Amino acid sequence: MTRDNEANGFLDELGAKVKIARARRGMSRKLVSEISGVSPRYIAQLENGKGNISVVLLRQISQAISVPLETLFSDIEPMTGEIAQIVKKLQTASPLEVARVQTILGVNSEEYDKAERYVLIGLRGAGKSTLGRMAARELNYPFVELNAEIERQSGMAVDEIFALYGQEGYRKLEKAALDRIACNYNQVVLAAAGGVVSEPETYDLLMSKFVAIWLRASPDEHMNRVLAQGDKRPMADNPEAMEELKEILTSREALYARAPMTVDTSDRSIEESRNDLIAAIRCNRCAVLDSIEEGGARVRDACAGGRSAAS
Ligand SMILES: Nc1ncnc2c1ncn2[C@@H]1O[C@H](COP(=O)(O)OP(=O)(O)O)[C@@H](O)[C@H]1O
Ligand SMILES: O=C(O)C1=C[C@@H](OP(=O)(O)O)[C@@H](O)[C@H](O)C1
Ligand SMILES: [Mg+2]
Repeated sequence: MTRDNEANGFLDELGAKVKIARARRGMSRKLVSEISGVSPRYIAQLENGKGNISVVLLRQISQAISVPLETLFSDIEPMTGEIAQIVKKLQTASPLEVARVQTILGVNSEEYDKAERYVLIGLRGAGKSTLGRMAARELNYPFVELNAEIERQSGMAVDEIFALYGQEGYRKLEKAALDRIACNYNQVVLAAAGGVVSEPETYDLLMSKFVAIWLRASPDEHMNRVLAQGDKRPMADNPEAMEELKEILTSREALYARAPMTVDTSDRSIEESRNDLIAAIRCNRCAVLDSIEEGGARVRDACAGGRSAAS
């Protein structure tokens, strides 16, 4: 095909798209001309593949017929008013709203797929292991400890992995373990390790395959809970331990805050936090799984005032 032929073919297609879109909107050339300020004669030329229209004039026409300019150049059918409006809305919709539309249209949705895979994140002593196990039992989901999975797969204890392969080696195994758990479980409550947020690729993977819940607590509570567990390491010969813990919490706060859900365990008993976590999971599950019906929105609204928050 020569360059001229190619150009003519392109103009023919462009003209046909404009013509179809205008017809679908039930607009005459005269009306489009009045709204766009482009003469009817020029619009006719364009529609017949004759006029090599300027970008600015084409934009005026696309606005007049409510068709996004870019769809006039793509292989997909030009979007008419209603579809264009829906697409525009979708571009600023929340993940839940997108999931709802995907469900209605029968398109696979990441949000829907992961609605029953929960991962608990937060600093040491947040309650990932304790509350995770309790919530999983109540919800009848399997409970998985990420570190246990890493140890099982590698045949080594976490301490050994750190000693032999360092932080980097551990992070690689951590990412692989996350991937495996996502593949193997449709339903799960997973307790991650505190530092899972530090490797961007791993954290992105976590976010895409699981619903993350940040278990929050104050620095004092983190420290006191870890000490109460009999772990003296944080304080051993280190008067700056508390300052360090605060620093880690501050530096990770923005990362943990990426989690779509938060359960604040500050000033709560274990029993209360357990119930908060279970309620948060139930709430999210209903909202996503019932997303086709209005029920999803109702459940979400009902949850909004609680101690746990889906942001
Ligand atoms: N409201 C609460 N929520 C969670 N854990 C609590 C709470 N209050 C006290 N704890 C205690 O804090 C500790 C949390 O430790 P753990 O579950 O091992 O945390 P992580 O796995 O996040 O490091 C447990 O010993 C638990 O009994
Ligand atoms: O991410 C990390 O670097 C680690 C955090 C700790 O997790 P917890 O927060 O569960 O104690 C522990 O598993 C291990 O030392 C590795
Ligand atoms: Mg733990």
